[in-house]
Amino acid sequence: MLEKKEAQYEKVVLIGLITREQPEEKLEEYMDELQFLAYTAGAEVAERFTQRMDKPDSKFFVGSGKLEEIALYAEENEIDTLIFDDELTPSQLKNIEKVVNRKIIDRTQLILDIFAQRAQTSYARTQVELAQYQYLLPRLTRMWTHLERQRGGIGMRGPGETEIETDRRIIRDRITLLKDKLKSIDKQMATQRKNRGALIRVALVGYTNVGKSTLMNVLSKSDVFAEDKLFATLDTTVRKVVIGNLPFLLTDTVGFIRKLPTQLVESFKSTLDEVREADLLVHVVDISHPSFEDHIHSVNQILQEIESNHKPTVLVFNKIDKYSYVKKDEDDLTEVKPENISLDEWKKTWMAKSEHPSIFISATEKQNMEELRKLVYEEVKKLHVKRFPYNDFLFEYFEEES
Ligand SMILES: Nc1nc2c(ncn2[C@@H]2O[C@H](COP(=O)(O)OP(=O)(O)OP(=O)(O)O)[C@@H](O)[C@H]2O)c(=O)[nH]1
Ligand SMILES: [Mg+2]
Repeated sequence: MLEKKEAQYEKVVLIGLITREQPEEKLEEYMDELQFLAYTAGAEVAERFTQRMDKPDSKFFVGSGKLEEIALYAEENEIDTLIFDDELTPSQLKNIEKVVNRKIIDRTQLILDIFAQRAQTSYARTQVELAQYQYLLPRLTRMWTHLERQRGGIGMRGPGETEIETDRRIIRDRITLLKDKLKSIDKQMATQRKNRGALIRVALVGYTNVGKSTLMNVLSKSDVFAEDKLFATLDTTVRKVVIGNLPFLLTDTVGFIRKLPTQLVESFKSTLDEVREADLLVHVVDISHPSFEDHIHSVNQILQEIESNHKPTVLVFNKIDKYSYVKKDEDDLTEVKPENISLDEWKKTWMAKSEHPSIFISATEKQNMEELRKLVYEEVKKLHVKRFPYNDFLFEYFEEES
């Protein structure tokens, strides 16, 4: 399942729906993100197709006329793959495949595929493989009932069906095996975490591609893989960092994303354990992204899912160097967009409305890094004092040379 893709780019089209819950601007954003995901996976997007509908068509996801249009386009432009923005049901998948003779994938599969390409350690590979099989299993099952229905009651123990049944058994066995393997690695990792001793643990969390690894590198002066693609980091990296005279552990974690496949949340449990067991969260935000507030919301939602939303947190607004402010004319009465708000205004609003201390920085341009160090130092110190009340630590802050 974990085949690496060749460097050659696949030609793809993206397909999404404008619905009541997903108005046009929202879809635009999702499609931008889907395009970035596709690019990360090694695809080139030739065209986007969107359609306004009350809800996804149960048979084809889009209307049958739209699908014909897409099929024709795919034919004429030698498109390899159709990528749907939402998860397709097994029967939609089957029906679409009958009309369009192309590879059909959905957002979940795309994310799983990127994870598969990026997984480095046997741990990450095991997690991804498990998630992939879990995604596949119900699809095989439905295909099986579908065949069963098609053949009718009598004489239905045909070879095709037995094959699928065997496949299902093999996949189930494989899932059990992978789960066992993960359990034993989880145990090992829990022991490792315990052996790290009593140091305060700080975890970098945030939406994908916001600059967590870059910040990790700057703070720990180490060399963690950072790249302008999604999910550059799959394995957690832990470094011991000393600010002033105060040592603590800093963890870089996998980035979060909207519509994160549930299979992945489950199988990345241990990666997320790092977050769950952290004493302090450094929530990194890419302020140059137009939907950064949505990103904050999605991250908070996932934090809530793993019961980590009440931890002490520092909000770090990164990439201020890239932030572009578009001043509106005074007589311009159109709706205010995020880009019409100046950085200073953002600072004021976020510092006033957030329950957490927040700071605005640029990790690549090293702007405000000293303030960030101080802020993290103060927060770690608070936790340290709580944990070691009798420790006569010399809490003098020493400016670091950089
Ligand atoms: N302009 C600008 N770019 C930045 C800054 N910080 C990080 N980047 C860039 O943003 C991209 C993503 O950075 P990463 O550090 O890989 O982001 P990440 O949050 O670790 O991403 P994932 O591991 O994929 O979740 C890279 O191209 C970085 O060079 C910044 O302060 N300003
Ligand atoms: Mg990273």
